[in-house]
Amino acid sequence: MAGVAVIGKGAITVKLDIRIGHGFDVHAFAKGRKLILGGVEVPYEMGLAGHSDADVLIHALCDALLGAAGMNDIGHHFPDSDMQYKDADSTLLLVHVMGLLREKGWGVGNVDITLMAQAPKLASYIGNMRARMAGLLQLEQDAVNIKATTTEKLGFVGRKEGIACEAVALIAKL
Ligand SMILES: Nc1ccn([C@@H]2O[C@H](COP(=O)(O)O)[C@@H](O)[C@H]2O)c(=O)n1
Ligand SMILES: C[C@@]1(CO)OP(=O)(O)OP(=O)(O)OC[C@H]1O
Repeated sequence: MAGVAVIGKGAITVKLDIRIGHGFDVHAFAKGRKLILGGVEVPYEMGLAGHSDADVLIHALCDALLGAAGMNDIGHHFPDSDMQYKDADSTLLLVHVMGLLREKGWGVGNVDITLMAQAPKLASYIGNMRARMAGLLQLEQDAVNIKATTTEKLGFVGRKEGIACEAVALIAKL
């Protein structure tokens, strides 16, 4: 992608080989479902509703990666009308997204992810999520940051109706 750098009074065109992307996803809690976050099963009285396994962390991450590469979003690549993705393991969707980026010559620099959940307490599972995501992204664990926050009992997250997740990703041409 071409960009413009201003040096002194003139402007020169430079080639920008890094991009950022942002992803956001929400899934509602549902009884009788497993709670899967970042490819890790978290014990809780409810899971998340969705066409796939509803791994809200991976969905936000996929959207950040696709967004950085200018490649639409997760629903474009894996439509929720396609039975192929019914109860799909979202780690497989992430592997597919990584392949799409690689085909275009992109590698991932780092990702930073924030889970918004009033419950359950996630701190003790975040290390496993980081390890799982780092493995799939082929990154060191310090390049895969995952945080959790409540929303101080405010809004749908605060009422424990579901979990939201935001992710940002930096990608660079290999
Ligand atoms: N579902 C969650 C939410 C938060 N945490 C941890 O608690 C800390 C404080 O949360 P606040 O919402 O009060 O900022 C937060 O930094 C997380 O470490 C958690 O484990 N699980
Ligand atoms: C992941 C997909 C797969 O069909 O389904 P959902 O689990 O419903 O998740 P969503 O975040 O709504 O993204 C849409 C779909 O790509």
